[in-house]
Amino acid sequence: MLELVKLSKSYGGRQVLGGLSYRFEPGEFVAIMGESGVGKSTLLNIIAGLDAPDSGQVLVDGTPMSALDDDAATRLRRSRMGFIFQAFHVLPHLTLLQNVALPLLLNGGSPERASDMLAAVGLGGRDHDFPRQLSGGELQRVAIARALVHRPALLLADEPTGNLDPDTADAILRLLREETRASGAGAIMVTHSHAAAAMADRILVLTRAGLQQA
Ligand SMILES: Nc1ncnc2c1ncn2[C@@H]1O[C@H](COP(=O)(O)OP(=O)(O)OP(=O)(O)O)[C@@H](O)[C@H]1O
Repeated sequence: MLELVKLSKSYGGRQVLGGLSYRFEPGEFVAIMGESGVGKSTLLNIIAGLDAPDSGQVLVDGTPMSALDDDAATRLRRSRMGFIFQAFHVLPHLTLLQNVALPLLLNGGSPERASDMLAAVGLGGRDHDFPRQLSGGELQRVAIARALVHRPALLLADEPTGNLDPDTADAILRLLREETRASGAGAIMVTHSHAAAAMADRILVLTRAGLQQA
């Protein structure tokens, strides 16, 4: 469902992505690794629509995102994608349940699955807590529940287990795998963790030359 065509991006005259093209297979779980500063988060942000390329296209289901107006692009991302980004903060004035239910409500669905997802990330019984009552790792798990709750076709994750201890990280990675497999979803996970990357179907390394199979 996702194809990148000749993406280029520079910051202040310094090229980060130089004509990168790649076609992701539907339903595939891909890990992207690579040196610090090479442009992994930039690439993920462009796919997510949080940043715009200088040139090139992101095609979702064959449609160039740049051909959609803002509302249509937002609707498509909201319904088809799930995000686990450090910067995507959990909303402080909503309970955990309300936070996780948000993608369901925004897509016009019923919020029933939200409580199950909180339990699945190990936060059962804490539906009515507020984010300020949680540790960093627990907040990360709320973000993970929220990213999966509406069964997105594509999950985008930037260091999803960065704040978690090894056992919790392992459990969360298994959950990401199970959830994406059950719904036939694809996933793109940026990570420095070899343990996390090992559970992907494919490991790609981002270099100046583009995305290459590890
Ligand atoms: N908004 C921005 N303004 C200016 N430069 C930026 C911006 N975002 C990223 N960069 C630069 O682009 C380069 C790539 O950054 P990016 O965060 O994509 O790398 P990364 O591969 O994800 O790194 P890491 O593994 O350290 O997280 C870096 O040199 C960074 O300083």
